Amino acid sequence: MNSGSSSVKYQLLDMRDRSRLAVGLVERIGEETSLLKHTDLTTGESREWSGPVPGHDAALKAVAAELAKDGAGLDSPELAAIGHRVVHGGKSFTEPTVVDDAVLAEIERLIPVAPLHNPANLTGIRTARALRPDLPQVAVFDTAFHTTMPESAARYAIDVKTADEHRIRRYGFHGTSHAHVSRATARLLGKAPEEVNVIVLHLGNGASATAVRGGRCVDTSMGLTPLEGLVMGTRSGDLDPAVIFHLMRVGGMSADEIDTLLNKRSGLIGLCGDNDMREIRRRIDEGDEQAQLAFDIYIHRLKKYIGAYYAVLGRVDAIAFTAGVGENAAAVREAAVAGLEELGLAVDGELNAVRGDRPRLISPEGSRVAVAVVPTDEELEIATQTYALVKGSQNLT
Ligand SMILES: Nc1ncnc2c1ncn2[C@@H]1O[C@H](COP(=O)(O)OP(=O)(O)O)[C@@H](O)[C@H]1O
Ligand SMILES: CC(=O)OP(=O)(O)O
Ligand SMILES: [Mg+2]
Repeated sequence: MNSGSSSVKYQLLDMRDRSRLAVGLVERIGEETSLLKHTDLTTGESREWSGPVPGHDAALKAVAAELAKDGAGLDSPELAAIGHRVVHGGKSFTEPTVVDDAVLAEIERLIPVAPLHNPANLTGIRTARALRPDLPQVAVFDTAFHTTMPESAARYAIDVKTADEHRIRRYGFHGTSHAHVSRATARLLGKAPEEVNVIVLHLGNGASATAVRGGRCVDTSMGLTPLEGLVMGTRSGDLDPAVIFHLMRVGGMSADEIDTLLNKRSGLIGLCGDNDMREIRRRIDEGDEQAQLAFDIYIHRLKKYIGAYYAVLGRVDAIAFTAGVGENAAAVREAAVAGLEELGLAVDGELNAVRGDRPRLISPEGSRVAVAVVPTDEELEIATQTYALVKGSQNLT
């Protein structure tokens, strides 16, 4: 289960061969009309449904009902465990963890540093637990992959005592995706993860960049919360922290109002009124200047992080684009590396235009740095980590 701020993505997997039995998505949770898409991969049958899904509890129950129609409901005796994405694990969780009341309480304590995500993750776990109290529910944390960052990257340059007292540091997010994609990129190059340095650009609605050296994260763009770093669908990413004091003192805004402004009304939607890259590209094709400027700001920030992580890593073997924008928006990939030939970076127009759901290279043959499109699979990564944790206790093969 991958509960996002306004969506739930899910997969049912047979972990003996990691095959997918069912996949689906509930989108626009909490809006007037939500959309559910479910595919039973054993028969190829797909179903779509739209109507109100007021919260993540209702979403999870709708997912359970769809699975039941396939004869694979949550009551199935073959179900071994449910793995859940949890965005913020703070300092407490560095490994996948079987959920009990104390774990839930800790995830709840972390809500202030992941206000869009941890509440949804908690509701998902609680609902699944109520439906199947006998099953292990496993929390897999977005933050876990980033715990290998050195202190020089993880610490902010603020008073150490204050930082420690309030546990203020860079945690980083999208970790299951960065882990999956950095390994898949090494495989695409025919190398072991230990042998390669990769910059992973996870560009979805939320977006983050990671510098991965030999399979371990050494820096990432998101920080204490998923607000820092790249320009996102609705989040500002980096800005001068003094903007916040200015808006409080001069703009008369409250902390909560600024929180909402920066998390929900900034980024692409704040800049041009749209957060969907498809719509922004359509508007640019029609000559819309506001959409063009939003796109340019998005690309400028992305390029800065590519340069920064190039410097952090010293040697870069590959840059991997992933998630909704990274996997689909050829224009973003082309613009992000344009002009970086001196760094060994280039994109081949024809290869970049190819669509597909397999990892693929888009750099010209013989490039010093491979540029790749590597589809992410957070659900498979969550299932793999969940399976590794529970199989010993359940005598599974
Ligand atoms: N064909 C496409 N072309 C360009 N952008 C796309 C395309 N499909 C999806 N996207 C972008 O991907 C975003 C969703 O990415 P996704 O990784 O699913 O995000 P999240 O997990 O944060 O909801 C959309 O908001 C849209 O901007
Ligand atoms: C952590 C985060 O930003 O997640 P998402 O991209 O799903 O919003
Ligand atoms: Mg996502």
